[in-house]
Amino acid sequence: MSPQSVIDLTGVTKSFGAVKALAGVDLVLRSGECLGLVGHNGAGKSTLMNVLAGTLAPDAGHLRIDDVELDRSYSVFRAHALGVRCVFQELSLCGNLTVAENTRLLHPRLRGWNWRKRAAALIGAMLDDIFPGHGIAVGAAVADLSIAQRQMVEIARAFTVTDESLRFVILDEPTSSLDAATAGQLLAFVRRQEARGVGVILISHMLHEILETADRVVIMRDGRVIASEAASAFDREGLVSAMGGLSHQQECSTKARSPARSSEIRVRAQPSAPGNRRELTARAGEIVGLGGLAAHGQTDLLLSVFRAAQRRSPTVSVSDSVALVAGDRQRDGIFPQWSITQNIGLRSLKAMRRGPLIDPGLEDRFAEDWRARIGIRSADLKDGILSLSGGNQQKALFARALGSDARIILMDDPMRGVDVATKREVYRLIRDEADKGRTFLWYTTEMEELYECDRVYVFRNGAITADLDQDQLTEERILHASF
Ligand SMILES: Nc1ncnc2c1ncn2[C@@H]1O[C@H](COP(=O)(O)OP(=O)(O)OP(=O)(O)O)[C@@H](O)[C@H]1O
Repeated sequence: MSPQSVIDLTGVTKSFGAVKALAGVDLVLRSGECLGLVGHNGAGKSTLMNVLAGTLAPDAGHLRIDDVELDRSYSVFRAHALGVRCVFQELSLCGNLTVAENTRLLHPRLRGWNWRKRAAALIGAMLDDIFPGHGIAVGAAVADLSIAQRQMVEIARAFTVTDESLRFVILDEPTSSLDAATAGQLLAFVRRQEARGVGVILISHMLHEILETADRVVIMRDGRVIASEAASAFDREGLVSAMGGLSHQQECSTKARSPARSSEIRVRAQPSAPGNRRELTARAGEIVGLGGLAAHGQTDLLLSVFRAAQRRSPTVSVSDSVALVAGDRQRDGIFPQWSITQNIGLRSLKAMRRGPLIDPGLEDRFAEDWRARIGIRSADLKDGILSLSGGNQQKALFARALGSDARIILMDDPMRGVDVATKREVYRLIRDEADKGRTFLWYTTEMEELYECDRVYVFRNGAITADLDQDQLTEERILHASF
């Protein structure tokens, strides 16, 4: 690979109706460099990456790769031929195809006799390289994989090579569904790729990942690049304040307080894994964390609680109404054909009824109120939910659950793609609601979020391996119980 390989974007603009997603962006990426791209939800990061990956045509501006000006015929195919790959935030695999077949979609060269076997070998080797011990069967249908496994396949597929070169890779929130250990494997791999001369754009709301991995950090705000500096010029606080996020006081004030424990038990649940000897309980006013490595039974437990609220279960008892913030936003959370307003109000239709019909005025006010409370960035709440950026869609799902009358809120790794400032607001909201008596069951892959909880159950292979009170909570204990 030529050491001078370079992507150069200048004056790129893109509007969606009245929304100016990109307002004249300049960006340079060199081979062998890892560029960290950060900014609030809706800043324009994904839109910019879609332009670079060939999935969106800009309204104006220039894209050059190695001094070759790319015109309006630039497309996904052209990007691929030039060695540009993208791992999209909203995963792009076909659920009805196997992991190997999905790999074939990216590589037309894998054809003829035995192509499935060759595709399986290609993706299998890449999964082994990036995520040793991944446990993913390459012959499995993608729809049967957990969201973390799908994210791993999507990432590994982007790095597979047949005849064309691999020069630049865009990773749009690649670790949002991965636990810390798996995210660490990926970031180590990214550094190895850099050393081989691949240029990487890493978008993440996990600022420590950016600071540990990127050489240079570019900050976007409201469709513009507002800073571009060596990563060494920032620490976490510097980065947060440059992003125009939250104040130091905001950062510090949301830590969990030990509540006076209520005697009212709302949830009792026994994981069904063989050998499990512990029971999970959650009381009124409690925030109960579910920790451990991804996909070790936490989501199954949340779903069993959700089902038990409707139907009696031998292993789970639930004494009040529940609402669920789904972890897999695309598959289980949003209604893609509906407006933002309809998506927010869905769990509260009873409260918005006038006679047999939904009162549109009440529905609008409900959505407006939550837009203001949780800062959903949208030109018009009547627009389709897919017009929101990923993080803002996630906020709409929060609004749906928190705005409902449910006394028990189940959250399945719910902060995927939510920016730092909004996360803090949501932590505060959760704590306030718990103080008013709501119960939260919160599965998270983020250590810092477990510290927001009053109590944490750690899961391994579907069983509970530790039950830690807030004052016993340390990273070491959680890791020890996770492995
Ligand atoms: N297809 C679309 N139709 C209408 N508006 C859109 C569309 N895609 C993006 N937008 C708007 O463009 C702006 C930038 O969105 P983008 O997804 O690029 O933000 P982002 O920085 O990637 O945010 P996040 O961190 O939440 O992923 C947002 O206001 C969003 O609502």
